Amino acid sequence: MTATYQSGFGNELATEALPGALPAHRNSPQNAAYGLYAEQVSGTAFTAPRSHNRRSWLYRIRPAAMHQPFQRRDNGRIVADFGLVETPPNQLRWDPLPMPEQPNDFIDGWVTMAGNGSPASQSGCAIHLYAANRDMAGRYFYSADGELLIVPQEGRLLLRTELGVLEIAPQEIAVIPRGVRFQVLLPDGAARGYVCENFGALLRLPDLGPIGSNGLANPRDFLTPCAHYEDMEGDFELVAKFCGNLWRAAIGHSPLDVVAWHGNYAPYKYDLRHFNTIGSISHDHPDPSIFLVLQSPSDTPGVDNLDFVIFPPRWLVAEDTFRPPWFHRNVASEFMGLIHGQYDAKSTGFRPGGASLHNCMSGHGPDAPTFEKASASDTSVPHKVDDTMAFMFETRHVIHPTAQALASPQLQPDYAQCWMGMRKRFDPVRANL
Ligand SMILES: O=C(O)Cc1cc(O)ccc1O
Ligand SMILES: [Fe+2]
Repeated sequence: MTATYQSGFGNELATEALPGALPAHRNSPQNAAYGLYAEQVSGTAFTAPRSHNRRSWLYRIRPAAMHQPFQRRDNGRIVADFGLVETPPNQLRWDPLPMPEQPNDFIDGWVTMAGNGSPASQSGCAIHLYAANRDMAGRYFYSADGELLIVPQEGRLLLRTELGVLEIAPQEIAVIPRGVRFQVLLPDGAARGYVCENFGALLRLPDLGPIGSNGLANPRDFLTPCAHYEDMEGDFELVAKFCGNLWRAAIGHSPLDVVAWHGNYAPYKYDLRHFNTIGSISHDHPDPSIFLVLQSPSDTPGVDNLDFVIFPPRWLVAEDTFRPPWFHRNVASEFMGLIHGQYDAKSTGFRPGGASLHNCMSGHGPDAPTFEKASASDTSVPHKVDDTMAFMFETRHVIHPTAQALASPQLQPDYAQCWMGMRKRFDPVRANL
């Protein structure tokens, strides 16, 4: 199955898998073409400002309402409530999740690591890891709780959604809107990565301010699938994540039966390697907001519910500058992951597929060897940070690790020791100017 795409971010798109399936100049004709059902799915309030208003019209074989009642099923390792255990101010780091020993599909494979807020408050996010080794078979899923920002670290994902098919590989991301039903196949047999479930305002491209009209993630590099449908009957299962819990319903057909759609509420993918990285060409390491890919704004201007930030390959040229990330404490909280290579603030221990958490005001920064190296390096010559891709989910709210994340065998007990070897450099008689 080859995925075909249309480009642009948040565009009004129109796509049909059969000619004439989209009604012209109207949304709900008395009878839609080919005997299809017309159905609207809205992702923002009806009265949201036009610039932020998101909805799509779907023309489908059967309406989304057509399934048996939902019944509760176990949540596996998905956690709904955050802050049930005390949140330590410690710097935390985890090794990668091992691949499952039992057959696990994409949904079985979620492990909630941390989060804040709730779907009910329409604010906050849940951060899950996934490790899967089996296709979702006869099973479809959606989250009513938030849009899903999927960040693969190992193995491709074939995301078969109501609105079309997306394929993503490590160093690409996808966003599946709240409510959109999908199924995940694993072309490489196994897959591992990160999912951030955003309970707040939909992710959008940030304003660019003085950067100008181009830069960072450019809109045309975002890809949304063309319509693709399957007309299939059988004993299938629809799994919903609703108010933090998993529910299952029997469904007698594939819900991936949308023959045509138009609108601006749709899944999309983005290749992080297309990011136009901007940095200092004089002195000083900039704030990481310069690496912002997508943001979920809150009601307070400039204070985001969720930022998705990446640390891609880049040239470091700043002179007389400590070039790696500096030591810092932030009001925002930071959950980081590593997709590929090595992160420039950590010499060891932060592994691809691993994760770290630095909460509000917890001190962190380069580890001791990185500090020593960067303090002695020749900054009159450029240096390329290459072959790397780290990212950060940064939020205004404290990120509460779940009980299972704190008890996880992957938690590194000695992480904070990476700063304990910092030697005392202070010498009151040598200014070193
Ligand atoms: O490594 C981190 O902690 C992320 C980070 C990177 C950076 O360049 C500046 C600040 C920051 O929080
Ligand atoms: Fe940080």
